[in-house]
Amino acid sequence: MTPVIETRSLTREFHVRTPGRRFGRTTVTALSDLTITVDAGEAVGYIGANGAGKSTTIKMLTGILTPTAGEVRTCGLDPMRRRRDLARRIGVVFGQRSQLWWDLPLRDTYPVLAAIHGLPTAEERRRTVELVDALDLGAFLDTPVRQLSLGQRMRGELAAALLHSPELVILDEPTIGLDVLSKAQLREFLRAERAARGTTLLLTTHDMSDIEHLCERVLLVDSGRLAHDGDLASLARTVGAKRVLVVDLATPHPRLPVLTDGAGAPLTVDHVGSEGGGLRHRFAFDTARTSAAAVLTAVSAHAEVRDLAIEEPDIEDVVRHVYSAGLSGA
Ligand SMILES: Nc1ncnc2c1ncn2[C@@H]1O[C@H](COP(=O)(O)OP(=O)(O)OP(=O)(O)O)[C@@H](O)[C@H]1O
Repeated sequence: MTPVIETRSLTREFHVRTPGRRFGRTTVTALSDLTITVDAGEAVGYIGANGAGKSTTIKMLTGILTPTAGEVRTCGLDPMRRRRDLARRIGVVFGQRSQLWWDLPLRDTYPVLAAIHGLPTAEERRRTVELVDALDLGAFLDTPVRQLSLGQRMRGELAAALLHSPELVILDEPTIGLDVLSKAQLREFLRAERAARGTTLLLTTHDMSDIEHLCERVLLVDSGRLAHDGDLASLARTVGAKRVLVVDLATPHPRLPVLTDGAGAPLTVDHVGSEGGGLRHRFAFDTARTSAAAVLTAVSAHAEVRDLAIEEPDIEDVVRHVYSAGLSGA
């Protein structure tokens, strides 16, 4: 089957004026050598720090921007040459930019969009009913878009982008600024849509819980380069995020000696703190180098352990780590 997204060595440079120099030009490489394949039905999170190259990628996938080098195919089409055909097969939602007509109510918006996409009237009506129901738009269908709350408008945007039942939906920060309930509604809708139609999703977001709820695969772009392609758990491993073993002791031990393995060699583990005068201790460790069992055995050699828990790396921390430190620690 043809992949829904396929890029090969995709690169985009911009030539910008050098600040303070009248004729100087600097080349900014927004995206460098991106080679990815996304198959039909996948839900992929595309993440990276501000300026990493996410929007540039989306613009090339949708035919808004020409690549400087490399190749891109979206739904099997060259996005620049077949932009119109492509528009019938993809839906794009920008959290920070509305695609709706400000003065029109949603009820009048959808027929216009359906006409642009060449949807037959019966199909437009059927799909509108389905989307109004799934996104709970009924109460504000007749309100001009400019009077809608952000959450209402985003639901309206989503319906607009999905009216023609696209096979690929690209969402650029779709939950930005939304309250918890609206976020949950949006995610639930996208999950149901995907389950019902096998829609492919490409999602950029700074909200890792969007990724946790919606995507099984994460692409991380760092300074224009692909730095990770895998699931969230392996992203944590890539950046060396640590698990934490929390142990509660039977009696307080304000100070514990250096933890060692059975042969007396120090374990690669960080004692990251204690509470309750030494009743509870936390140890961070890299699963690639130490196991929770080894840490527990080492602690038990010095004190009676009454209870324990393992804290998995928080994905927000993982990404913050990536963003603040780059991937030099990977
Ligand atoms: N039209 C342009 N002209 C010059 N430089 C640009 C242009 N568009 C993007 N860039 C530069 O390319 C790099 C990547 O930008 P891009 O907008 O793709 O990043 P992003 O990951 O989408 O960031 P954000 O999360 O802030 O939207 C940045 O250094 C940006 O300044």
